[in-house]
Amino acid sequence: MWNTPSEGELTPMLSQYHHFKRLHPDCLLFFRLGDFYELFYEDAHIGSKELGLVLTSRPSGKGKERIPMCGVPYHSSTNYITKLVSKGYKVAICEQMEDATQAKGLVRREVIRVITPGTYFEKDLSGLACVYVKGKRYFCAYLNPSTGEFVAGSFSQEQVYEFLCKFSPREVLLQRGTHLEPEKYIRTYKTELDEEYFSRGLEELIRDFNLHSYRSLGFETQEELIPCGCAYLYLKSTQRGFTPFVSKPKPYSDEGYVRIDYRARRGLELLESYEGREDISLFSVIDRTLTGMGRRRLKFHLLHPFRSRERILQVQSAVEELTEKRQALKEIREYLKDMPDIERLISRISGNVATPRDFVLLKKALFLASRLKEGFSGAEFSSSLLKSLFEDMQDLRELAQDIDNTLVDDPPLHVKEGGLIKDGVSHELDRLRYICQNSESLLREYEEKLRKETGVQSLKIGYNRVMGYYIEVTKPNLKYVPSYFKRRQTLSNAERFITEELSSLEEKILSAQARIKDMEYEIFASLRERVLSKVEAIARSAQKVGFLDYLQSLAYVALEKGWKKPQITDEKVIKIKEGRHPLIEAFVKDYVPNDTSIDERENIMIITGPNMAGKSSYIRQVAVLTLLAHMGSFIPCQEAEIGTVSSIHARIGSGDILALGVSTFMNEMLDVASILNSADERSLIVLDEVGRGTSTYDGISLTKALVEYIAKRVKARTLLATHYLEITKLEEEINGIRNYHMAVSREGERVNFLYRLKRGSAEGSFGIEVAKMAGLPQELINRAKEILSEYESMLQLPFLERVYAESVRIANEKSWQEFLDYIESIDIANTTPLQALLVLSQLKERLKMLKDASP
Ligand SMILES: Nc1ncnc2c1ncn2[C@@H]1O[C@H](COP(=O)(O)OP(=O)(O)OP(=O)(O)O)[C@@H](O)[C@H]1O
Repeated sequence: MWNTPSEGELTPMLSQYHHFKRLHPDCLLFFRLGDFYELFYEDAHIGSKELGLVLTSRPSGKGKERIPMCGVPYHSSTNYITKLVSKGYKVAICEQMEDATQAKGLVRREVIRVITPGTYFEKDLSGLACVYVKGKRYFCAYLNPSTGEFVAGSFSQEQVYEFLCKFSPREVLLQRGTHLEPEKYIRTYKTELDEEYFSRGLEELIRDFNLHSYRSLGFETQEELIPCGCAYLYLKSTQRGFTPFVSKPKPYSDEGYVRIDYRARRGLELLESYEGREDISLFSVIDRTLTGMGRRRLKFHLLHPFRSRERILQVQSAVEELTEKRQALKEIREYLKDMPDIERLISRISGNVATPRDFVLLKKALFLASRLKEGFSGAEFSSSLLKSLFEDMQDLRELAQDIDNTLVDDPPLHVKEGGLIKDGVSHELDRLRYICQNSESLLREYEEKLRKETGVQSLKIGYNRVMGYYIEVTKPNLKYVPSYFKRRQTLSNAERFITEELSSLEEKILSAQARIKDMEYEIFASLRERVLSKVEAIARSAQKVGFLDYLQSLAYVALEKGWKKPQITDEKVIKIKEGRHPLIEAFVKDYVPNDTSIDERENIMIITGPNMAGKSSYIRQVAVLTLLAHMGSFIPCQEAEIGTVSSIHARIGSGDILALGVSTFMNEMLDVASILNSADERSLIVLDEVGRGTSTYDGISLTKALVEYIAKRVKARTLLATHYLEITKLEEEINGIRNYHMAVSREGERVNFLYRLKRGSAEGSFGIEVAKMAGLPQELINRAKEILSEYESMLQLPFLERVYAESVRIANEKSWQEFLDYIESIDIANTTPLQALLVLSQLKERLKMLKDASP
């Protein structure tokens, strides 16, 4: 940290710098100096390191030390700011508030905006969330300033992580001291705020949105509004006056959606790969959207697939119809291809950062949307969803026409540059423009008049910024100059004059130019107001366009890849013929398709097989295809019947990478515990090699107990990939469990992977053979084989039998104890004869079950 030098020692400019830096200690202060934003002291070191800028220095005062500084040009500052903010820094923009040439003394400066990762709405970095903790409840809001989305709810700690992972905000606001670590799961930055900030936020939210009661917004408690207020105030105070468009906060509900737990999001690589690459993700494989709105919608439904069969079928039939009506699909794509991102434009316009070109883009978008509506409203769609989408699109042609009538087609980038308003919009503006355009001929006329009057043919009228307009006469002709010419400047071979007539002409021309700029700005501002008054209707249209883009993207990808429509049922089944994993298939030559058969009677698949045999690819495939089917999408298979699920949980090995600070095994157990707590009978669970983080026998015992627990208590559809062949014994012990393995063939010492799923358990794990294929030294491989055969003969089998016998004994003991407790709890005095008979028959039934289970 740098020390603040005493005021007296600093130059006035640096003392002004310190003033602003004190107000924004957690920000990098971009201090405007002429055409540059300069960074000083420690900020300069950070700027130089992060942006590769050259570090220089300047004196801090008379005879004082030099201080480090570096700068970025004002005109290209956006890229630098984006880079810093993406890395989690906050940037305060300290602007010059007056023209340096006009300023008396030190130029007046002000911080006009603070840009933070969550509030940088021009770049869609995914917005900000705020968590307010009270007791055991977590009240959490998410606000996206790029799109205006604003939702909130009340959660448990587990759910709050899920909420945060779903929205992936780039910044999370917390009460000071709150222990929450979303950065372990998503790329985000935390900002801690005082309690007082939260209460102030709530007041501002209630006032600005004119909220009468939290109930009117559909919330159940006032606390749910507290994080909304805080997020809103944070956005507002960083933007200094111009808050981007934010809709009223709505209660977050995942009621209509399948719950995708945050481990599944990572483990199934929905939005990015384990390594954080967005281009290797399920999203990248299925994304055929053409607009920003559609892209966001697709991401949303990857994390929020539809829950109810009716809704899935509604979406699916719209997708199917688009795959059948290829001409309509082609035309819709033509419209969408050129569609600007309406949601982003609205947010720029409300945030007052929109340029005139943004308005021209909005015009284009509104015209396109109304043509889309016009073109397809009457079309013969049988899908009710498609019909209603086109019907509900707003016709905002009038507003588009208004923009078209007002702004030129190719306006300048900045409002202040002028030249953005069309002729004919205002008489006064046209008149002033006429004066300006004719100024040249008025001046030439006057010049000609003076030449005639003086007889000096070389007399000319010129202009410079210091003097304005002047008359220049060469020295030999000075004798012809009339007395009313006023001398202003003497040059080596000529003199310059002005006249009253020239001054008044100048006044007219210059004031017309200034007035034109003012008037253009006024007209532009009033257009902005007219657009803002329609902002909600525009946002509604944007939503419909986004959803249409979502549907066409699913249809397009289905046609492109030859995917098939899955049958959707409410039975607890997942039956897939020749299913393929859409992401792995894109990277693997000759992907081998596999079948899946899960139903109420056989709901647990245990998949064994050597390393690299394709176990985890297979279980992920089943989860991904189930998820896609719930989005209303077609899926890569020959045919499929997918029974609706309530949630998808996936525990896939590499999920640990981000979760630092907790041991791999502990982390795995925490994940399993939370899956068991939140899954239900309608869930789909996929588990990859659980228990591998501890000793083999602990791992086997835990995995076995886990499968038993799922089979008896949770009853969810489950796929478990494991190396522990011992687990496969469960098939004989518990109903509903079926063993499968990924087949391999052996040629001498070599193992060939067939990637084919077969019934029954694998023959062995071939770990050593795989290690050999990976290039481990032969000597090491030979030694490993020796050790393995020692273990196999001496230890493993007897031990395993002991493990089983012990686990069965414990389970039996527990059941007998429960049985005895039950008998003891019978209150004979208060039991009617009829009840006694019932109790007796229950006792007999239990006794029979216990006997059957005993070894
Ligand atoms: N169905 C398939 N068709 C073709 N190649 C496949 C198939 N499934 C998997 N593979 C290939 O095999 C590789 C290993 O697959 P996967 O990671 O699923 O194996 P695994 O059995 O889970 O291995 P480990 O036990 O070591 O984790 C994949 O990266 C992919 O290249």
